[in-house]
Amino acid sequence: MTDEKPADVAARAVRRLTSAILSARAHGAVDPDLAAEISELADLLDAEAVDAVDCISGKVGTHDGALERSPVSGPKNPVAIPLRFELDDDGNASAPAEFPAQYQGPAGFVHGGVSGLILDVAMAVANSGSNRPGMTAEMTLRYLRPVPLHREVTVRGRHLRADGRKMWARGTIEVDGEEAVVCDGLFISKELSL
Ligand SMILES: CCCCCCCC(=O)SCCNC(=O)CCNC(=O)[C@H](O)C(C)(C)COP(=O)(O)OP(=O)(O)OC[C@H]1O[C@@H](n2cnc3c(N)ncnc32)[C@H](O)[C@@H]1OP(=O)(O)O
Repeated sequence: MTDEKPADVAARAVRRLTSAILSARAHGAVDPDLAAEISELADLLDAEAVDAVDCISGKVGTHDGALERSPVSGPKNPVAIPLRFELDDDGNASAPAEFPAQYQGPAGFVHGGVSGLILDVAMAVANSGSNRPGMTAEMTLRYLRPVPLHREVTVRGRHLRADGRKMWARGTIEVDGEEAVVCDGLFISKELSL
């Protein structure tokens, strides 16, 4: 018996399904009966869905619940890996990560845009851990080595400094202890409305 919510169990299953579809494609084809069953399940859930705008959780423009629903760290979000960030005493964020096939760019390696997404969140987590949440205004990415799929790597985020509403942070993805992707980010604190 687990305390996991049905929606979280479903999100985890959808992640596995995504990987399995890619794997089936790579090694032959998806069984037509299975494909029909998957479509029927999607129809069933879709029939229960509310308006997209009702899916927004938390106060619009704030960071309420951001980690839970994030496309990187959110257990509630089927497209998330999901990464589990830990914060050290200085507010630095880190998480082990192993990327499945759905994040592939060049064959066998993580897509560069995905690395950017991951590092945006790693830096945001570190900013929040330093009580300085903000919106991403600018990111500069340096790709030093490709990040392999299916292998454990380390994602880090570090809040560097703040000046008024501006915050600077750095995010890295490390492969075998060496920096593979380095991102410098500028964040601005601001509440927004739709
Ligand atoms: C915990 C998990 C959290 C998950 C969140 C992950 C992070 C995200 O995904 S955020 C989403 C992506 N980002 C966005 O959508 C942001 C869109 N942009 C905006 O909303 C606005 O442009 C925003 C908020 C960045 C700045 O707007 P605004 O408050 O009007 O800024 P403004 O008053 O003009 O400028 C403030 C200062 O920042 C500087 N600045 C603003 N934008 C930039 C920029 N892109 N680059 C460099 N400097 C900038 C200005 O020059 C100004 O500097 P100074 O005070 O020295 O003159």
